[in-house]
Amino acid sequence: MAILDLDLAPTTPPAHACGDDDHRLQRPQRHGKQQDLVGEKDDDLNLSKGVRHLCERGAITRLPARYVLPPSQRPAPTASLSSTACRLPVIDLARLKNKKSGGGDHGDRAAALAELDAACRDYGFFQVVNHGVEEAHSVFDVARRFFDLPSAQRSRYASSDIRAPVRYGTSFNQRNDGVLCWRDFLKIVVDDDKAAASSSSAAWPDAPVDLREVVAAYARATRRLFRELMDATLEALLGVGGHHDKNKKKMILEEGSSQMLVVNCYPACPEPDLTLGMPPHSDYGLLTVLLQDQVKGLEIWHEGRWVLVDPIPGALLVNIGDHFEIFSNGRYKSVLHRVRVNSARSRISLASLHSLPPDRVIAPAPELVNDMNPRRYMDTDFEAFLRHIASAEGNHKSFLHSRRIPEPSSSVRQ
Ligand SMILES: O=C(O)CCC(=O)C(=O)O
Ligand SMILES: [Fe+2]
Repeated sequence: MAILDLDLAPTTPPAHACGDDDHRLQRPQRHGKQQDLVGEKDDDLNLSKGVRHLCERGAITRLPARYVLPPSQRPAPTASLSSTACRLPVIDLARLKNKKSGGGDHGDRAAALAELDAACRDYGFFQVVNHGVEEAHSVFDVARRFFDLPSAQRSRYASSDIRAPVRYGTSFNQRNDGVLCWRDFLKIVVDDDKAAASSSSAAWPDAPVDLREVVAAYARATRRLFRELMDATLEALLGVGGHHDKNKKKMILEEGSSQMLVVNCYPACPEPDLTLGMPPHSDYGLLTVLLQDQVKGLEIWHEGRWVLVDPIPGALLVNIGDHFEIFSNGRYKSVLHRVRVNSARSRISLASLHSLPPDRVIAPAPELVNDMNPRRYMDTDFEAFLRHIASAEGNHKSFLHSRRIPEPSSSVRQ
C-alpha cells in the first residue's frame, strides 16, 4: 500500500483575498538575504534539524533570516489579536447520537444535523463536544514528552522520504520552503489493521516508552469519531435513505480508510509577528480532527479575513478537507488555515487526517450534480496529490485549485 504524506503546497496569505481560490496561490518567498544567527553562522544544517534544536542550542533573541516572511505575508501584530478571536460553531455529539424517532430527541438530532450542515458550508470548521475521545489527554501528554526528548533521539525519525510511515521534520514542506516555518513535526501513518490491533507499528518511535500504545489507542478513538462524523455529515448533505446509505457504505464502511497523525510543535518564538508556525493551507483529506491545547494560534480564513480560533477546553476541532469539498461538489468548504506563534509559550497540536485509501478516486457525488449545479471538480486520488506537490515548485497553484473545472459564466452558484 502506498504510504501517505499530507504535506501541502503552501499558499499565499491573503491580505487581498476575496472568497475564491486565488488566495491559495503563492508560497512564501525567501525574504531578504541570509543573515547571521545571533552569535553563530546561519548554517542550513542546523536549521534543518528544526526549531526546537535551534532553541535548545542557546537563547535566541532574534528570528533567524530564514524564518522571516516578507511583510505582505506576515500575520497581523499580536497586539490586535483579541479583537479577531472567534468561537466556531459547536456540535454536541450527544445530540447527534440520539436517533430515537418521534418526540423531542428526534427533533434534536435533526436540529443538530442542520447546524452541522451550516458549519460545514459556512465555516468549513467546527468544534465537537461530548465526542467520547477520552484518550485525548494521554496522547497530548506523550506528544509533549516526545518533543522533550534530546534532539538526537527525535532525529532518529528524520526522513526526506515523503512516503515514510514515520517522519520527523521541520517547517511545512521543507524541501520547497523558501522561508522556513517555526514548527517541528512528527508524522505517523496509521493503517487500518494496525489501528485496529492492540499494539501498533514497530516503526513508530519507541520513546517515550508508552508512545506506541497511547498513540494507537488515540488513533482508534479518532477513527471511530471520523466514522461517526462522516455518517452525520453525509446525512446532513444527502438526507437519509437512498443516496446517504449508498455513499456511507462506499465512503466509510466498505473500502477502508487512510489516517495520518501529525504532531505539531511550535516553540516560543522571539519575534512571532515576523513568521508563521504553518503557512496558509487546506488539508488534503475528507475530515481532519484537531486536538490543541489552550494556547491560541490557529487562524482560519473566514469572511475575507483571518480569525483566531478560541479553543473550548475539552473540545476537538474538526475541519473539512479538499476531498470532502470535491465530493460535496463545493457545498462544504475546505478552508484555508494557518498557525501563528507567540513569544511566551510553546504550543502543541495533534492533527488526525482521514480520507479514503490512497488509490480510491474521489469525485463529486452524482446526486449533487445537475443542470443548475454543474460538476465543479475533476476526479482525483491521493497519487494525483503527491504528483502535484512533487511538481508544484514554482507554479504556485494549490492542489484543490488544480482540480477545479472552470465555471461557465451562466452557471448557478450554491
Ligand atoms: O496546529 C494547528 O492548530 C493546526 C495544524 C494544522 O493545520 C495541520 O496539521 O494541518
Ligand atoms: Fe491543516
